Amino acid sequence: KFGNKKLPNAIIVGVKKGGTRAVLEFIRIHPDVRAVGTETHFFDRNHDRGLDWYRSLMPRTLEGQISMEKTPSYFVTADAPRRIAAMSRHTKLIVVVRDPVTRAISDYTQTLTKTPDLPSFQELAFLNQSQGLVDVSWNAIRIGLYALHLECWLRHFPLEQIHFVSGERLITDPAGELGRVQDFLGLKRIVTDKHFYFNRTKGFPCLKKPESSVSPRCLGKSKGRTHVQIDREAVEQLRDFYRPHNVRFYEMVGFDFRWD
Ligand SMILES: Nc1ncnc2c1ncn2[C@@H]1O[C@H](COP(=O)(O)OS(=O)(=O)O)[C@@H](OP(=O)(O)O)[C@H]1O
Repeated sequence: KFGNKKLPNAIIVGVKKGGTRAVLEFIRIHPDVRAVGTETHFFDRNHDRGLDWYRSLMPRTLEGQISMEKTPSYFVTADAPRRIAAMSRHTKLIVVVRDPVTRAISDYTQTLTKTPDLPSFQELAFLNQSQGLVDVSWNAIRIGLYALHLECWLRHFPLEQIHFVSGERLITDPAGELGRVQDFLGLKRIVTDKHFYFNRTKGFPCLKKPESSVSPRCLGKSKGRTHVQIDREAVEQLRDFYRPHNVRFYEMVGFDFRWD
């Protein structure tokens, strides 16, 4: 076999339901990128297994190729920033962010497919809905507090080493978002609009042809689910709840994601 296994140069660290699979599958068609297909969960659940175990999961790379993995739970794991910095403080980090309200509903919709007898979204999201009191301890809500989590990362990494992908623009303009990801990774812009087409049946952008045997044309059924309908009142209350957090996040990263 050609090439060596090396620790990742770049990691997609989050966020859950942000569009992390799409970014990994799209960037890995680049000839200078090799990626792990599965989520390794090394910096949260499997850290005890050690760096040699982690390295063994990596794809073989030739000189000049970068290796990547994605595990969306890292973004909300308190120990992950320190652990990744201890591996290499030069690791490039990618965070795919999405409107936290839509993200929470997407997250809940996914949990519901695994556990159908779940309380309603509103029961879980609010401690007291008439008072608009949100339960920040519920994971689907907590994950969307991006500014809070980013603070932990900024204690270990400079902002320039973290690239934020808009989960919304990833759907409306995948080539544009992938262009910026390639710039951030120091790669030639090889993945372009020529690689994508909008699949009307799927309702999402897909790859025109399988560039490699591992990449599907469209992402699987678990990507792009029909969301559970949540009443407008609850959605508005959650928008009000997240607004100040979102504004703080925009200020931290210097970009307005327009989740209003
Ligand atoms: N091209 C394309 N095809 C399909 N799906 C796309 C695409 N681009 C972004 N998305 C959005 O990705 C959402 C799933 O995000 P993740 O892959 O990060 O989910 S996970 O955390 O790994 O489970 C998924 O969320 P849901 O729509 O809620 O299912 C999609 O909206």
